[in-house]
Amino acid sequence: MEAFDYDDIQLVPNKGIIKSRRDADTSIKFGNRTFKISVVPANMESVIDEKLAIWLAENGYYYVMHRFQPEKRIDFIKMMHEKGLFASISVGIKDSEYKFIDQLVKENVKPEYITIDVAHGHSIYVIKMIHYIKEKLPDSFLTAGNIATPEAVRELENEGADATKVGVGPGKACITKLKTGFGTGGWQLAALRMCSKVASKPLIADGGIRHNGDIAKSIRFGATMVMIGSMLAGHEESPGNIIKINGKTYKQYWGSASEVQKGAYRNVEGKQMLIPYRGSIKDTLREMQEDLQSSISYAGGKDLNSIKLVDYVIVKNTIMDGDY
Ligand SMILES: NC(=O)C1=CN([C@@H]2O[C@H](COP(=O)(O)OP(=O)(O)OC[C@H]3O[C@@H](n4cnc5c(N)ncnc54)[C@H](OP(=O)(O)O)[C@@H]3O)[C@@H](O)[C@H]2O)C=CC1
Ligand SMILES: Nc1nc2c(ncn2[C@@H]2O[C@H](COP(=O)(O)O)[C@@H](O)[C@H]2O)c(=O)[nH]1
Repeated sequence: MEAFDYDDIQLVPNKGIIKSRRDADTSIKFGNRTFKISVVPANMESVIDEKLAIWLAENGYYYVMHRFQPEKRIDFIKMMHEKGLFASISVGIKDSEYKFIDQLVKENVKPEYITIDVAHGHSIYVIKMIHYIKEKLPDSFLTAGNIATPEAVRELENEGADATKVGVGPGKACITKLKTGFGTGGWQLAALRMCSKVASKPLIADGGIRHNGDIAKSIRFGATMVMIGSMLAGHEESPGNIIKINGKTYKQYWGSASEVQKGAYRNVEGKQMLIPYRGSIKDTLREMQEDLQSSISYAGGKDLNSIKLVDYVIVKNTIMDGDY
């Protein structure tokens, strides 16, 4: 098996066919909806809150609300529906989550998208939850994760997941690879490639995106959606306060398995860090879309499909020489 990551790869340009990058179509269908760009902010409490979820849904972006205020989820779904917006929530796999699904059914509150969000998604308990959700809420589009192997993709798809999310340990706030020795940290792109070879349903690449070009690389290696945490944190709209240190401005970014998130130092696999303040997320998302339009142009096509067909070379980290 060949191990490589985002910085080890360059995509090879093809003859361009569009007059302007504005003519490149970055839209992507995921579930029954079409979104502006194949990027979704991570379902982390330091990345998304209700206000940002509303803005994203109103403006044609896919979003996944985090699951760390579980008692607010029903009202969140109702609120989104009252505004005529789609509802996209996360669930875990503990016993209380089965009661939550029952409550949704009882109150006839049906989210359009559900993401099962646990660290080790290739698990009999995730499969049990897939079965339960598909039985109780068959019309909700169900993503299951996170996973790292083709075996996991095949199994979760066969058990009923409508999409799977790939990435165990490549995140910026992640310490899983250090604490457990496991994961796709350092070879996330190769793991995505392996998973995409067997996937018959959409894949979300999750974690490890450090440059806008990594979005195109994820698409080349099989992603339909790309989940991004650290690069979409630190914005005006991001949860948390602005922090000033020595005249510089930051916001906090913390892992969902960090002590900060858990409120206790138990099974900690994440850390907290400061992210330089970046202004509005609207500008960052616009730039991601513009860069993806350029990628489509270099791919020699008009839409995201063209990126999937390009050649690539493995350059083993040399593309970053002089860039740091
Ligand atoms: N993408 C990634 O690489 C990672 C992401 N995360 C994120 O952190 C958050 C918390 O995740 P998670 O700890 O799964 O959520 P939960 O605390 O909800 O744990 C999930 C359930 O699975 C059990 N479990 C069994 N084995 C494992 C294992 N190896 N790792 C984790 N749980 C296990 C847990 O029990 P018990 O606690 O008793 O073991 C618990 O009942 C999520 O948002 C997740 O996405 C966390 C780590 C890695
Ligand atoms: N191992 C851990 N992974 C985590 C934790 N919190 C979130 N995550 C994962 O990271 C991505 C975001 O990655 P980034 O490189 O874009 O910052 C996120 O979607 C989760 O899958 C954690 O505490 N530990």
